[in-house]
Amino acid sequence: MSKIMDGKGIRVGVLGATGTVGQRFITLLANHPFFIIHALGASARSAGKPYSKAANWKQTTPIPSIVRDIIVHECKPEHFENCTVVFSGLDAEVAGDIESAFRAADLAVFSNAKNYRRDPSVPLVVPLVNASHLSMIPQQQALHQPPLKRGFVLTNANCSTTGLVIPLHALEKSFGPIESCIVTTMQAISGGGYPGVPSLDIIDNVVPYIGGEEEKMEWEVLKILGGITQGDDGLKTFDMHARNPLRVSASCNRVPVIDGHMMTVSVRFARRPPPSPQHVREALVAFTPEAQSIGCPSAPVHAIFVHEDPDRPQPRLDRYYQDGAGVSVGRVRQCPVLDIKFVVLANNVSIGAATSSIINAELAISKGFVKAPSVQ
Ligand SMILES: NC(=O)C1=CN([C@@H]2O[C@H](COP(=O)(O)OP(=O)(O)OC[C@H]3O[C@@H](n4cnc5c(N)ncnc54)[C@H](OP(=O)(O)O)[C@@H]3O)[C@@H](O)[C@H]2O)C=CC1
Ligand SMILES: N[C@@H](CC(=O)OP(=O)(O)O)C(=O)O
Repeated sequence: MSKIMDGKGIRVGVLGATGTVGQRFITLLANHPFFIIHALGASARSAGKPYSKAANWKQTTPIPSIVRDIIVHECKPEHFENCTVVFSGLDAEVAGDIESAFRAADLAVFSNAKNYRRDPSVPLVVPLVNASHLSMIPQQQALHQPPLKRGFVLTNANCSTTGLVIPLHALEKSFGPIESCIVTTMQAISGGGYPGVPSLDIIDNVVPYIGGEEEKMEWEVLKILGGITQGDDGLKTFDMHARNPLRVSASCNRVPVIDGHMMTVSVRFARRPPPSPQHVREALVAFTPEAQSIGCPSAPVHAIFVHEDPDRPQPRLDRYYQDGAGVSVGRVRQCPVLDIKFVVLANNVSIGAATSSIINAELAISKGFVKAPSVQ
């Protein structure tokens, strides 16, 4: 990483730069120690306009001066040819074809969209959990026709999945496999992008349905918490937690909160006897992800904060813990049906989206899958 800090930096593009996640990317990348924002992409509606005119800016900090006058392009690789990396906050309706075109143009694509999460050669990485899955990148590059030298797609997870798997992984590290998990979410409006759910549907209300969300959570957790196995033919596959079968049941609800997905979680461990609530608290506090120990600059200093007050975490008070990069847990207690239950809060736009992608790119640099111009 020191070579990057020696001055050259890595030129990056942002696809879907005008959207909710795209704006968070811009805010986080504007002062990043490795990355230099070089090109911005969005739809034909935005193309040709300076970023400050194309984006309906909704962040609490002003538009960074370095992007104000950048002309937004359509998301075609020829407009990004001097970039090494693109971060994608594209609408899933269009992300599939666009991200695959950028990969074919030999760019490293870090995506928030759901399109490639189930692809058997694409790592689905929550950077505080399964950084080891980046090892699938060379196989993805080799299987591509024609084989790629630098290009790949790496996705991060659904924002609710992300908040859930961080404490689940911390618990599995300390206490072995989790056998079953029941989770009920209270998801913020910003999860649906801008303008999102109409105000008349969400103010003074709770909507007990988010299309496709429960299936995504139940499936993504298995890929993320599973390992990678290598067959006799040398090919690697994601094992979907198959060695230690895990059942997940998710119920997803939209609530009138702007940012921050909260969820109540109950778990049963495979090993008996299960840990006590106090042991669980201690394991969550002590959890140190690889991204933190190897010094990824966007990784939270503390991944999980455990509240002792019985009425925390709360979205309004806790969603910016570690600038939105850490998660907050509270109300750790015995569950009379499973073993342990607790509450989690994760910032859906930060660790649930843009922050995860950026830490994933930092991990890819540290593992040699993305090279700075000075070492290419
Ligand atoms: N919001 C969240 O909390 C999370 C979102 N995600 C995922 O991240 C992605 C972005 O979400 P979000 O920012 O909320 O969505 P938004 O609707 O706010 O933004 C969508 C972006 O996609 C661009 N876009 C739309 N159509 C096209 C097109 N035809 N060609 C090129 N660009 C296009 C838009 O550009 P324009 O302004 O020109 O229309 C805009 O920049 C989605 O896939 C979403 O599922 C994942 C985790 C969390
Ligand atoms: N569906 C999530 C956000 C999202 O975009 O998820 P995904 O990237 O899995 O489609 C929410 O509404 O809160």
